Amino acid sequence: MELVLEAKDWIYKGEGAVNLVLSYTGTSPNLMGKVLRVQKVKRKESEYEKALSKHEYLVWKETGGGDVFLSASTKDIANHIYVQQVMCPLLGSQHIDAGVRVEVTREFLESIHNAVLFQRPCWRAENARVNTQSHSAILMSDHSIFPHGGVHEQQQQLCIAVEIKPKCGFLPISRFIREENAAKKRISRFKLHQILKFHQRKISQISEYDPLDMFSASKERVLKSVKDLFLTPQNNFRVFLNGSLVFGSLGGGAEDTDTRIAQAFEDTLKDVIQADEGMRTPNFLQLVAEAVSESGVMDRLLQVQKLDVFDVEGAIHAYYDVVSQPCVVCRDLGEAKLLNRYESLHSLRIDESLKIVRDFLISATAKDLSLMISFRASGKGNLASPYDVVFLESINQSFDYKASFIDLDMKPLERMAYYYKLDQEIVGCYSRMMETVNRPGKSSLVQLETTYCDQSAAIEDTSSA
Ligand SMILES: O=P(O)(O)O[C@@H]1[C@@H](OP(=O)(O)O)[C@H](OP(=O)(O)O)[C@H](O)[C@H](OP(=O)(O)O)[C@H]1OP(=O)(O)O
Ligand SMILES: Nc1ncnc2c1ncn2[C@@H]1O[C@H](COP(=O)(O)OP(=O)(O)OP(=O)(O)O)[C@@H](O)[C@H]1O
Ligand SMILES: [Zn+2]
Repeated sequence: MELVLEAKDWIYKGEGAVNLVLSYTGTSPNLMGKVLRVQKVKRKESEYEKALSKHEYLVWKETGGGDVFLSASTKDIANHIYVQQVMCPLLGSQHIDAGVRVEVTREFLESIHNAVLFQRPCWRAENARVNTQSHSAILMSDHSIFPHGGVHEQQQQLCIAVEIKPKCGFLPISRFIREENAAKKRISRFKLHQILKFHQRKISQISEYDPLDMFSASKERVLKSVKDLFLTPQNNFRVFLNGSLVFGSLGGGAEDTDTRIAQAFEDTLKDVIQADEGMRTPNFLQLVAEAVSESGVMDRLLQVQKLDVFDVEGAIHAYYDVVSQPCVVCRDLGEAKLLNRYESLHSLRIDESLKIVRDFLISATAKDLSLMISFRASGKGNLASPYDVVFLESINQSFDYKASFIDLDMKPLERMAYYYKLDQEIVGCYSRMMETVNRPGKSSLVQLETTYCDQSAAIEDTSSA
């Protein structure tokens, strides 16, 4: 069936670093309840990579059964195959809609580019624009509305959905992590990265959110993590009511939650959560935590993230062997005892190196994806519901819910070098900060490692050190 897409029917829904997402507002039954994910291109990139590189093909050809990537003439096609054949089996097809690739014209993309420009966060628009050279986009279910919730159904029944970008939920234990980087084994990557982002003024406050709580399987800690996300949503937490954003930021990082934002959200929940004023938000956050815990999705996601067994400090050596280049990391390390340690990686067979890199990249997808959970009030004792149900005892309300993963894109192989550099920058920033706070005369700040209190003073010190 040929789909004719008209730009006037699509409105801005959000965006990440590489894709811009639109929701459908027209009346075609085939498109209602769908979003369109169109690719962006970085303004600085002179040419857009059209197909998998020779080395990328080597990495992925062993996956998916048969040589499915051989037929992928473009990166879009390879990416779609990756979602279907690699990520779906790992994360569970019930939680993934890989969507369908639909053809788009240059005129359509140009109209979209112009129509949404002023709704996009400025920094996103400066970094990248809609890729008008692209020939296809992905049409998929809108996970911010309840499945099969057509316009009429939505009008009758409210749907509330959360989007959580949980990030990496485990501490690495790889023996390839150098001693001076041991903080990585004690503090989550998200927490460490917060310090660098704060130092670089990308965020105004360090979040209390810790993915280790979200992935902990302890109901109390999961609830704590959801509350922390609510207070500092950044680009990790959003809420949609009937598909429209009601909390968090469209397309980027949100400001910290102040009393005004919190009150507006409390008001928004009036028709969804049957609780007294002031108690709706706590009950809603409880609902989210219960669904996260009961669905088991985080556990499944964690297993995929844990495919990264070597950490980037190990995988980077396998990468240089895969791309047949001299290892830049070994060249720069210079110390004999370290070189011996990494020699074991450089002595692996090529299929073993390919597997290390492949697993690392799959894990990178799993560390960056988002989870959307949509809820609708379920009828009392509705045993026939095909959806999972969560019952909130405190307000005596039941909700059907559905959990879906979004943003399952393949990470480019050549990004491995950047991953290593960023990792060293993150842990380096933390180490410099700790040196500063542990310096004699700064003893009042020593507790910062565990509490992050007085963080701003300490980081200011680091930057001027
Ligand atoms: O490296 P990270 O952990 O900062 O993750 C990047 C994300 O940053 P953040 O979650 O804000 O820290 C980053 O998110 P933002 O652009 O900051 O919203 C992207 O998701 C990026 O992936 P890609 O360029 O879309 O393939 C992400 O890059 P990958 O590491 O997933 O390649
Ligand atoms: N299927 C969907 N249903 C509803 N909303 C969606 C869907 N897919 C994406 N979105 C919205 O669009 C936003 C951007 O989409 P997405 O995360 O796929 O972009 P990206 O550029 O790949 O992100 P990233 O920077 O994390 O790589 C999401 O944060 C979400 O709010
Ligand atoms: Zn090496």
